[in-house]
Parts: sequence; structure tokens; C-alpha cells
Amino acid sequence: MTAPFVLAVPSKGRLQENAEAFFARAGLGLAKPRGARDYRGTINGVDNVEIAYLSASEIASQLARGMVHLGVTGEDLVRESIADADRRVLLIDSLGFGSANVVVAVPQAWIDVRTMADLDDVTTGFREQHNRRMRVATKYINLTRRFFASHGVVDYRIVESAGATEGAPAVGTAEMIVDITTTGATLAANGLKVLDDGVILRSHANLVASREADWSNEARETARVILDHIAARARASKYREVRTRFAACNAALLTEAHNRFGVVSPFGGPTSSGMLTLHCPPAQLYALGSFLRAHGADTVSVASLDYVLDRDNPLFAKLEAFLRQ
Ligand SMILES: Nc1ncnc2c1ncn2[C@@H]1O[C@H](COP(=O)(O)OP(=O)(O)OP(=O)(O)O)[C@@H](O)[C@H]1O
Ligand SMILES: O=P(O)(O)OC[C@H]1O[C@H](OP(=O)(O)OP(=O)(O)O)[C@H](O)[C@@H]1O
Ligand SMILES: [Mg+2]
Repeated sequence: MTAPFVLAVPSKGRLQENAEAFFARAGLGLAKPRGARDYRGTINGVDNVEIAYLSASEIASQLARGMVHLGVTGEDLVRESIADADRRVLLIDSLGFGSANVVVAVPQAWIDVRTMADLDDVTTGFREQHNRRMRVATKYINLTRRFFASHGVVDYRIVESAGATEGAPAVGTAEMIVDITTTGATLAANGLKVLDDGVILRSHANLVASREADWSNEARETARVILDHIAARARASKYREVRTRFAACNAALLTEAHNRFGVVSPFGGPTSSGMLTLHCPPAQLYALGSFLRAHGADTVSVASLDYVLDRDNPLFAKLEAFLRQ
């Protein structure tokens, strides 16, 4: 038997539920044959795939080492823990959940400090006055170094923080922090504010591929099947299916619908009887329905799409291009 294809899925934390729901929506039901505490699983209907249930941060490091082929994890963890990330891994697609910003935050009481340039002044002044450097509490050590350097800030020192980072300034173990935030509630509760130009990264959960994994022909074929499911679902959720039939329907009308409403006609123009199937972006449905009725349609039906299987698979094409480089 050939070595299994390994897909890493978050086992806990914020990304877990969303990740499982994401695969289920794509028609990829994840199963744990040996029960809920089992950290190895399978995908129903796709052979020779092993699901590795790992923490989001572990998934980033396993991708870097080529221990898994594909994985779901946060872009923040990829950029922080993988040096030269764009060469070693491919962010295939952002998944629409797990959004959070990595930010530089300082005490709200520092009313004169609003930007990184202000911070540069303050850190330099602090060093001259106190003969030591200001401390930044964070677990994002590499992201912090890179970002501070890009703003010319050098008079600081990183204090590694494993958790409850926002509490560090109040406790007195650091002057400021770099951490992830979504609603801003934790920062506010700790009397901190984000600098105006202090967003280091806008992170989202991503589907990520490893360059170093064993990309045998079998592994590529498995990736193609998995990405085909995901692409079919993504394509389906961008549109609704609109059906109608009216005699006056013609190619010119279709062109106008395309230009005005972003409509595509996957099965070509109207049939001889005027029957027409369109795919329309959800936000344009009502406008399109009104347009079609104004041109003679009596009835327009709208249905949601579960899957649209196109000949092209943009996700797999992206993976192939990356592996060729
Ligand atoms: N509000 C948020 N706070 C933290 N992470 C978030 C948030 N929203 C989305 N995420 C994403 O979820 C990822 C995983 O966070 P999570 O807290 O689940 O695990 P972790 O912090 O890596 O592990 P642990 O907290 O168990 O040490 C983050 O790296 C980030 O990409
Ligand atoms: O802006 P907010 O919506 O308040 O969210 C931000 C908080 O959420 C995360 O902590 P998490 O709950 O993951 O705990 P952790 O620090 O143990 O990872 C993060 O580290 C922040 O502390
Ligand atoms: Mg966390």
C-alpha cells in the first residue's frame, strides 16, 4: 500500500468547528473511526487519506516540515513560524473563518502615541531616560521583529508570552504588546489601544499546502479530488441558479444581463423554446429578476446551488503551479 495522503485539521480551539463544517459543506465528511478522542481520522468516500488532528500551531510546523500534504491553519501561525513561508508553503485559499488581526497595542493612557513613528520616538526617549529598552510582550516574535524593523523601531526588547498577553502591561512585565484581536474586547478590557498603523497582519484561516511533502502521483491525484470538492462548493456558493423561459430571450439580452448583474450562463444561451438557466451573484438576484420580467418573463425561479463542477479547478491549478516552481 502506498503512503497515505495526510490532511491536517485543527483538533481544538477556535478553528476546529469551523474547519469540520467547511469540509462537510464541501461534501468531505470527516470520520473518526475509533471515537472522538482519536487523533487520526479518514474522509468518507476518499481512499487512502489520513486526517491528522493537531493544534493550529502544530499544523503550521508540520506543513513546514513536509509531514502533512495539506492543512487548515491561521495565516498568522504560518507567517510567524515558517521562515521563507512563500517558498515552503502555498496558501491555496482563504476559508472565510478564523479572521483576526495581529496588532501592536499600547496603553490607552499614552495619549500622544498614535502611530509607529510616535512609538519610535517614545522607545528611544525611554531608553535614554531609563537606560533600558521598552518591552513588548508577544508570542509573535518573528512578525514583531519584521514589522518593527520595517518601521525603523529598534529600541525595544521582546518578552515571550505564552498566554494572557494583554495583561502584561498592567502586571508590569512589559510596556506594550503584539497579539491577535478579533472584536477588540480583550484589548479594551485591559486598557490597551491599537496604533493607527499598527496592524501587522490581517489573518484568516487558510487551506495550506506543503512543498516538502511527498507529492507522488497518487498524492497529487488525492489532492486533486479533495480540491475539486472544495472548488465545486466555493463556485456554488458564489451564485444562485436562476431559471426562466420567455420568447423574447436572446443573446443580446444575455450580454446585457452579464454586464449589468455579473451573471454567467453555464449552459449557453436560451434554447429554441426560450428556456434559460443563469448563475447570478446573490446580491443581484432581485435586480436580475426585475430585468427579466421587464423583458417578458412571467416567472423567474431562484434556487441555491450545492455544488458546481467546472472543468477547470483553479485550486488544483494553483497547487500544480506551486509544485512546479
Ligand atoms: N480572536 C482570536 N484569537 C485568537 N486566535 C484567533 C482568533 N480568531 C481567530 N483566530 C485564529 O485561530 C488560531 C488558533 O487559535 P487558538 O486559540 O484556537 O489556538 P492557539 O492559540 O494556537 O492554541 P492555544 O490557545 O490552545 O495555545 C489563531 O492563530 C488565529 O489564526
Ligand atoms: O479581540 P478579542 O475578540 O477579545 O479576541 C482576542 C483574544 O482571543 C485570543 O485568545 P484565546 O481566547 O484564543 O485564548 P489564548 O490566549 O489562550 O489562545 C487572543 O489571544 C486574544 O487574547
Ligand atoms: Mg488562542
